[in-house]
Amino acid sequence: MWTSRLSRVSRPLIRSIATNSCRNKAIAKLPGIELALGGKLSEVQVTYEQWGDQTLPDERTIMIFPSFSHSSHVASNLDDPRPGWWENVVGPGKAIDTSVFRVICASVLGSPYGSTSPLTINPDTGKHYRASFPQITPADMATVHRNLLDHLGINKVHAIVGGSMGGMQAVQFASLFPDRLTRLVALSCTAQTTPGTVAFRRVQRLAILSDPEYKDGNYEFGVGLAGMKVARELGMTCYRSREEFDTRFDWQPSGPTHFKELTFDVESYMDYQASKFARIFDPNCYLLLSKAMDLTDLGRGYQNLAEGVGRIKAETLVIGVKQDLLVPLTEQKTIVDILESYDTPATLSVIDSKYGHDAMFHPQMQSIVFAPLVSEFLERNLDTLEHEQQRYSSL
Ligand SMILES: N[C@@H](CCO)C(=O)O
Repeated sequence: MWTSRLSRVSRPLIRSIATNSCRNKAIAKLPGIELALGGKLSEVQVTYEQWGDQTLPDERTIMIFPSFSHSSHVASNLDDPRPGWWENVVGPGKAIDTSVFRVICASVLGSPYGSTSPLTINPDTGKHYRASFPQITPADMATVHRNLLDHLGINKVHAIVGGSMGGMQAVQFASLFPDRLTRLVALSCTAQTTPGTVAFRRVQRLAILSDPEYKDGNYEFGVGLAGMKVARELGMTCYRSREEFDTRFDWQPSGPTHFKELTFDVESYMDYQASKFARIFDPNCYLLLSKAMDLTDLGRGYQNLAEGVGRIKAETLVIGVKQDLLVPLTEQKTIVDILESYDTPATLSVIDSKYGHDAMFHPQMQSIVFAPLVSEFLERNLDTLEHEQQRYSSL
């Protein structure tokens, strides 16, 4: 089994620190924000989770930003022992080592997991925001993450890490608040969404908007809309690759010989996964976040994209997947090219994986491919770490 470099160094000495845990889950009431596209949210709250020793200093803190459909639950913890969405990357002795680092992950603004979103009561009207929620962008999400750091009294973290929509927030955070982080890890993301990606997401949104049960956003909460299921199925076709579908499923269909009932394996799989998703993910949140990703643009407010990306000062690792249909590798390369033109240390790691855009979430890919890359980058040149481990172990 793979172990990080640090796991071979004094690991037992610091194990005791990780058990010195306060509560893992909490809610923070944060200041309201002015939104990048205009308008404001007068009140903002976030739900967040923490792992590791909460008394570790800023330079030993890592913040992880969730992707589109993920909550703050990046890994299991005492408050919530269910496996998280990056369970094989985050934890004691893992790539993002919670025996060494304090790790924080907050549910994203606009997502249906307890942070301010269309599911929240609008303080101005006393009613749920629903479809009236103002359009946000990854810049607004990044501002809320910064406000959470302020709330926690953390100035400059060791690293910000995010994949897919988490990566869009991460690069945006690093551009808006360059002095608040030392390292940046951005996976399968973009600094400026391109029309080809908007096209994929448009048809997903249309599936929801054209469902009569959507009712302009006034649907009954908790009832899975058929349109949501179609949206997720459409999403799945670009989160994976042809190669995965073709190697994973039998071709032979089964069932009565009628177009409504004759079913291929791949159809049963998509039906099951998307039905599950449609029951738990709120449609207005889906529409809001989907459009927010399309609005990713680090050039907004600057002369051009390069100027916005060039504001990033953190040493950067960008990881992209060759087979990514949704956010092509060229967009990760653009980030690195711009950073290099500004003499900011940046590396592009290219992964070859039939799991495409979602490769970073695949359990085996997490352990075998992403964990070593992320760990090596986060721990590189931390010369004083062993010394500091001794210091913290004696607390
Ligand atoms: N499949 C991932 C990435 C989507 O952009 C998610 O649902 O969060």
